[in-house]
Amino acid sequence: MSVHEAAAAQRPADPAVIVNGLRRAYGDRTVIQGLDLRIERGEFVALLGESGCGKTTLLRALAGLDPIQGGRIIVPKRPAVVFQEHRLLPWDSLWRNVALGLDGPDARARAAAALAEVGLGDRLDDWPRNLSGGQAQRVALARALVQQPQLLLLDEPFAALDALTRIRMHALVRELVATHRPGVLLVTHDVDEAIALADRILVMRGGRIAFAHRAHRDGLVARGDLLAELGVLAAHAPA
Ligand SMILES: Nc1ncnc2c1ncn2[C@@H]1O[C@H](COP(=O)(O)OP(=O)(O)OP(=O)(O)O)[C@@H](O)[C@H]1O
Repeated sequence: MSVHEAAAAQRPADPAVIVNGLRRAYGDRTVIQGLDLRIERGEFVALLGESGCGKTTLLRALAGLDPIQGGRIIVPKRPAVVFQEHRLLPWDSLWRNVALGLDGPDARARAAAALAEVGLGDRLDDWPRNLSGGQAQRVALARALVQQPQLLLLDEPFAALDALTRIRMHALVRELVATHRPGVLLVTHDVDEAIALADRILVMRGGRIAFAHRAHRDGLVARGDLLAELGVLAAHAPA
């Protein structure tokens, strides 16, 4: 048993999501078939796979945004989602965007605390149009975390950001996840992002999870395995 497996075995079971035998089809075209997945609270899972393999389809099903055609998805609480585009409402101030869906007299205070956590505590009454791409994604993260989700779904939230901003966002997300301890599923095309952030990296193929890798912090072994698994190494190998 590896060190990682031993740690996993000792961890009390506290699932953020359990998926059994999931099937998702668009009309007669089946995209996900017989998919099983379990993510614990506090666990950061990245999902890779070639374009069109069904990553976003899976994420949307987990979020409850789309119907499923078979199997079960068990979530203790409604998941929160951050998409590639921030999806802020342009006519609402930043705190109102974050407080969307919160009830009660403390909604502004809770939104303010969430914005402070992402480094925008001084911008409560500002507007989405005044934000950079990275700042807008920070607000989107605050809006997700203010719901205190047990499962946080991230659909390529950093893909449109420049490299430096992306690295800063990685650090922020790692910190937020360590504090709030939701289970996280990050859909990404970026192998290095997956290695930098995830405890466990999954590769999706043929409508299910084809390969799971527990991340090593040294990165090198995981990177080679992952690239081979994604077919990139074979494609680039000399003839
Ligand atoms: N609303 C839809 N109606 C019909 N087919 C769809 C719909 N959404 C996605 N698909 C199809 O389902 C398959 C999986 O799409 P999905 O967007 O989940 O892939 P992905 O792995 O997230 O791709 P990418 O990495 O390019 O974002 C694709 O073949 C796509 O064409």
